[in-house]
Amino acid sequence: MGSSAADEDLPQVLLIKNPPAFAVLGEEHFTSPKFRYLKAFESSLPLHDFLAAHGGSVRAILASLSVVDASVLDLLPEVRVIATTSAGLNLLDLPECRRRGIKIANAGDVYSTDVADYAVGLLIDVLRKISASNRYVKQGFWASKGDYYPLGSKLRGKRIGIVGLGRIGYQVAKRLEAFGCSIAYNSRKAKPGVSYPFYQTVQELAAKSDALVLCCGLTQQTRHLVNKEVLAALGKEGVIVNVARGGVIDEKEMVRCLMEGEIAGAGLDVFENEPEVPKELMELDNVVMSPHCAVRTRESLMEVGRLAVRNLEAFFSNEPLLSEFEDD
Ligand SMILES: O=CC(=O)O
Repeated sequence: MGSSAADEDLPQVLLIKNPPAFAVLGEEHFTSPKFRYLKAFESSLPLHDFLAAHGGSVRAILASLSVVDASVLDLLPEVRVIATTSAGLNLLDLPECRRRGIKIANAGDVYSTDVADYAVGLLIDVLRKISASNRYVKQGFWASKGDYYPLGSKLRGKRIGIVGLGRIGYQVAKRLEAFGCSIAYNSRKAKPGVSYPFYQTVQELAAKSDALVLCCGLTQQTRHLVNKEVLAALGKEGVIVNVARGGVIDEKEMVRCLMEGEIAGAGLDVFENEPEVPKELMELDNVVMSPHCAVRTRESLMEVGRLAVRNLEAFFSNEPLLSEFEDD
């Protein structure tokens, strides 16, 4: 698997998928003298068969949007750390990791500003119809049909409800404050030292918001948090932006609301069954979509890949992880 004889003694770090950072920027940026990679994705064997054959001495996983559950961990008895290049940890079975004493290091703060920029971009696009105008010009309609007539809606003065005021949510709030919006939020609990109004439920927040920006993790508690009642509370003029996980919204209900004009629009970077996207959304000019790429910039990929490597090096040197995820 591309390793020299001298490498053979190094501890093995499993790659289930090829991390985007490696695929885009080149694996050579992410090698280490302290460990070597075992690449499951290069094998033609199904993952579990591969792990049954090769997983016995693997000590760590470098995960990137891959499922790590009990059935995977059962085949990796020596694994004690997972360094993931994701901010969201919904694909890792956290209780199972805790039970087995497996530490987790995640992307920490690496993506926060990029995702926040992107969320603001989606919101402005939906409100001001940038993508729709772009299509209009590129399809040659300006000359044939005249000026683009549907009016957008002003960002300044909008009431923004942030769902999940963690690192990313906070960056979104700061940016939109600078645009002249007012901010309120819902989180598991009110954040000490934060002056934005806190709402106990997303439904109350939605009722007081012109746009909801979803920035929370996907957990059992947040699955379908944005449901029929929340969408009704957001109302006909309301906009949803989702840079969290598709499962945070009841997608079928959102599609119905968008088609029937029960909410005004949506900016969506994530979907419940991605890469599948509800086909009804393809036709809607008030919906802006992207393929789960809010986190990705050249810089963030480089930084997150290097962070994962440094976390693994810290682990193999018996030093504290740099971005250890503490499950509370
Ligand atoms: O959405 C991407 C991530 O969680 O890293």
